[in-house]
Formats: sequence, structure tokens, C-alpha cells
Amino acid sequence: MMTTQTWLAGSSLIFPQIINISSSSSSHNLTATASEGHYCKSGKKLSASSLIHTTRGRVYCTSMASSQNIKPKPADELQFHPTIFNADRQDETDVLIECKDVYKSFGKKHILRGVNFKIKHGEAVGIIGPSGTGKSTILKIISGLLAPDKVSCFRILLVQWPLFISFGEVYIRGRRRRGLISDDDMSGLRIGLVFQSAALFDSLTVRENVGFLLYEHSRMPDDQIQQLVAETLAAVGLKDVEDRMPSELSGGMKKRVALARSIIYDTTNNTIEPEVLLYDEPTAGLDPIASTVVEDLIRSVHVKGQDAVGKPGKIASYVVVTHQHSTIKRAVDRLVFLHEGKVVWEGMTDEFTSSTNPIVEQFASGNLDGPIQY
Ligand SMILES: Nc1ncnc2c1ncn2[C@@H]1O[C@H](COP(=O)(O)OP(=O)(O)OP(=O)(O)O)[C@@H](O)[C@H]1O
Repeated sequence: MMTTQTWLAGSSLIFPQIINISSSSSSHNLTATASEGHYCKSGKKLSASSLIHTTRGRVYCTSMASSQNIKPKPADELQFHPTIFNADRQDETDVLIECKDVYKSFGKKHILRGVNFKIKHGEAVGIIGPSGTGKSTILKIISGLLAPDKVSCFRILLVQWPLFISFGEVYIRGRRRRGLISDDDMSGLRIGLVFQSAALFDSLTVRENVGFLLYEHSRMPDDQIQQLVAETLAAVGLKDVEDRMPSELSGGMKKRVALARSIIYDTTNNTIEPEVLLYDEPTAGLDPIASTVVEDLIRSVHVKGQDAVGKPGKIASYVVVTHQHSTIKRAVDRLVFLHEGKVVWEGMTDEFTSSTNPIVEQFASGNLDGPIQY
């Protein structure tokens, strides 16, 4: 088991906090643990009931929820520009992430059984499907927290020579990811994973939490980080909270701080890479209004949206795993439906409720009768 502050060989992702992640694939074991006994650069002891896997690049495993200071706009006032998905006119150069025949089993449980889909630049994609079908698992595989299984087909050629064919891969900008998290595989794209649960370092201030990556791994001077933290907090509708401790924040504020932490980046780095955010059930457990606020916040940090201070968002594409109809309608443009470990339907959000696919129809209506059986 890896403990906190562990550097993964050759990795390019940073995990300020990961909750309840575990994996035992290949040589990398990722397990969420408490961060007791670990210190950040400033010498402060990190305390949180969460794990930190810190590596050089960045996947931000943070949290997300209601942003109480941002008032939701009515849907008809929102200026979103959905990416038109047209299978016939797909431009492969726009593809940021591709899951190609991805398999994943946990022991004898075969969860993913050949998952195929692509995420293009500018897209806002929802992954939906029945419970336990592997939605969170595919997010963890995309972010590099879990490795897909290698499935080998044993074939006997006519000459009786065995041929092994391996498949099940994630491609990041057309390059196959090797192993779990690797610098080579991830260069050119930053991927953030935003967990539903709050996961701030209790012993650090809001400023230190949001600027964690920059304080630890950039050469930016402190005053520049301080300014960037303030700007990023303003982007998610928070002001004058930098010096507060997480215990002094409401639950919704904590989750906004976590979102700020997931979108901050080193502005002195010449190569500004596009960023993809993966949200795992960001509106689960929220009341309808709080859900709307979060859905708009997700839109606002996207390149096609505007943040709380009117600046265009920076997230190139995002993927949301959700069960909430409101989130499906408001926060994403295209849907990927997973069932029994495979993509059984893809379509635009407005096609979801009119689909005649029996699986989608049953899911959309909540009917007990149909192909989905619990
Ligand atoms: N690390 C793990 N070890 C063993 N089993 C796991 C692990 N991670 C996930 N699973 C199992 O894989 C299955 C799929 O889990 P996953 O969380 O991906 O489903 P999901 O579609 O996101 O479900 P839900 O909609 O209920 O959140 C579940 O049966 C789960 O128990």
C-alpha cells in the first residue's frame, strides 16, 4: 500500500487529496489514507482525513458542491454553446481522451467489458447508467488512478503458433497511456478529478489549500501565488476567505474552495495545456437549488462559459458522472450511457428522453419493468 506524499515513478499527476480510492492493479497500489505525519513545504503538518498522493504534474482530487454566493441564472439566460456531436463529421484531431475497448475487473467481478468513447475538445459530456455499472471506475481509469485490465486473447494460428492480442487502452491526445500515471502519457493535457466529498487539508488555510500545488511544485513567488489564489477564489464566487481555516467555512464554501483548487494552475508555465475536469456525482445529496448552482458553476469554468467575475472559463472539456436529471439537462451537452460494462447508447442531452432504446427509455422513466434489473 502506498502511503501519503508518495511519488509515483515518472508520474505527472498531483493528488492533493483523494478519498476512498483503492486499487491493487499492477505495481501501483493507491489507497486513501489519513495524511497524519506529513508536512508540506512550509513545514506545516498536513492533517485531514484524506490522502495525498503528490506527484509532479497534476490530477486534482478535490470536492465540489453548492456555491452559495453565486446566484443561479434561469436556464434561458445561460449562454452555452453546445458542441454539436456528429458522428459522420468527427475530427479526430479534436479528440482529447479516448477509451478504446477498456476492460476492468475487481476479482471475479467483471465491471467494464469493452468501453469505447471519445471526449473531444470543448465537449461537456455526461456519463450515466445504473448503479454499479462502472461509471466512477471509468473516471478513475481516465485520470490514471486505476489501470485498465489487459485482456489477452489466446489465438492459435494455422501454424499452431500462439498469438496474444492485448487490448483495452486509454489514449490521451492520441498517445496510449502506459501504466497508471506517467509524465510521457499525460504531457499536453492536464486532467483533474473532482470528487463529490469535501477534502480540504484541515491544518492549512484556504489560501494554502487552493495554492497547494503552486506552493509545493512551482517556482512562482509567494505574492504571485497569493494573487492567483485570490483571483481563482473570486472565479468561484468567494471573496476574503483566504485566511480562514476550513473549519470556519460552511459545507458549500468548502466545496467551492476545492473547485478553486482544481482549476488553479501555474501561469508562469509557458505551455498552457488544455485541461479536462472529471466530476464524480457533483450534485449528489444537494437540494434542487444547490444542484442548480453547482451545475452552473461547472458550466462557468468551461471555456464556453464565464466565471463569477465574467472571465471565460479555462476548462477545455469536462465529464460529469451523475444520476440527477437536472444535472443531465443543465450541465452537459452529450451523454454516454453505460450498462453492464459497455456503452449502450450515446446521444445529445435533448435526445435522452425521446430515445426509443429500451434501456435508455427505462432509465429515463424510472420504470421497474425493462432490461435493467436490480
Ligand atoms: N477498488 C475496488 N475494489 C473492488 N470492487 C470495486 C472497486 N471499485 C469499484 N468496485 C466495484 O465495481 C463496481 C462498479 O463501481 P463504480 O463505483 O464504478 O460504479 P458506479 O456506476 O459509479 O456506481 P454508482 O452509480 O452506484 O456510484 C461496484 O460493484 C463496486 O463495488
